Amino acid sequence: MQILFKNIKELLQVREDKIDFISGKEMCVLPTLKNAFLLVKNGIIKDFGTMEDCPNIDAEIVDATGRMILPSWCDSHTHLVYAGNREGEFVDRIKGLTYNEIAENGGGILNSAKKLQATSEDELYKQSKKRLEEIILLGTGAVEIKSGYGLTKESELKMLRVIQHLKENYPIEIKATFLGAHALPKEFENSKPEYLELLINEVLPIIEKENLTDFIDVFCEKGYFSVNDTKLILEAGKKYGLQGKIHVNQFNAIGGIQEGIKHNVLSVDHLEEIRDIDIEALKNTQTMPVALPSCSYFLGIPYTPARKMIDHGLPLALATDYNPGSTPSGNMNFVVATACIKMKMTPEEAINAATINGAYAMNLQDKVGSITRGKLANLILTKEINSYNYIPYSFGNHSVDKVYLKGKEAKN
Ligand SMILES: N=CN[C@@H](CCC(=O)O)C(=O)O
Ligand SMILES: [Zn+2]
Repeated sequence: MQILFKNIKELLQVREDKIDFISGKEMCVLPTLKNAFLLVKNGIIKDFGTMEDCPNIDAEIVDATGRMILPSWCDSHTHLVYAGNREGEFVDRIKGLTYNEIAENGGGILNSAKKLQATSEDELYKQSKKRLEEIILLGTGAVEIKSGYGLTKESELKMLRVIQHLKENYPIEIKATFLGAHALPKEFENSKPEYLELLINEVLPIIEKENLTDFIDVFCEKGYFSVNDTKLILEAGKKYGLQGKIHVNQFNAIGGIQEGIKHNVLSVDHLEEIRDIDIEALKNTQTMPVALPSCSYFLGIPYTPARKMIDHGLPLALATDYNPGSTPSGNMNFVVATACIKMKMTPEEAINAATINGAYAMNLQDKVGSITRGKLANLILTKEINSYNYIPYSFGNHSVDKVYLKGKEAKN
């Protein structure tokens, strides 16, 4: 099965060679080809070039006149498997309570855990697949999904099995992350070590046996899990071959970044509160910093200082953080726009951060994130637009016309 996209106004994120990620000044370059063709065979990018070299072959033809093609978004941080919603807390925040005050009053992550524990695996799958289908149509072609609203052995495994079923049933690339250390359940209020033991000695062995997880995560934050707890979780993950991707520096900078780097974590995510020593620590590492601007938008907390980080030579990835508490949105188009508008990233930087660097933050850089021969044909075909700057410019809207996963058009 071959598809030939012809007359593409501009083909974005064209990389002849596979690369891992890009950093600093390199991020403001977005390689493109104008008036291009793109050939897809059996779901894989076979060839591309300018229209002068367009092959004359037997293939399904898509005329992309006036429109652009880019690799689909790579969303490396979500919690999109959850039960119910938390719009009540949303109203409480409007009336003046903070995210942390709500959590202290029994809301927050524990509220979502209560709902999820009372929801069957089938029902959880039904609620979650709707969100997955929604983000696919918004242009996401690779996504990471975390557990962390179960907080008991049974419910954490229930979440991970739901993620497993989504992986089996949808053509989008999915990576699963075990986030048992997301919040301390009430029953363990005075016995945190026992909860960590449960995660490490009882849940992790089953996860390994059933091959349910790709990464391990922990919410390293005051009132949640300390730097030392983070160390224990990352060490335990390593024993099971799981690399870390951690929540750090959302509300307080307590040294989680440095601990993560010691354990060679794949990504450090959030980073709304970041000190100069944290930026220094991230230099020349293989750890991807990940910003979640929709979370800052929704909670009214500071944005990750992307400009400063990139100007210091760091790489950066952008992701949604799709979850019921801090970010009830999985729209990567909004993330890219907000990164430009609020974090002063250029459109080139934001698109790089939401494609190739996002792919790296899921260890998927060999499969997605750029227009490269041999990668999956996970693509966004835009509406008619004048320039790619229009993609972040038209915030709150989106420029996605069609989405292709493994070369097949994704439909409602
Ligand atoms: N900060 C920790 N976890 C989620 C929010 C969890 C929730 O409020 O349900 C986040 O990444 O923002
Ligand atoms: Zn998160």
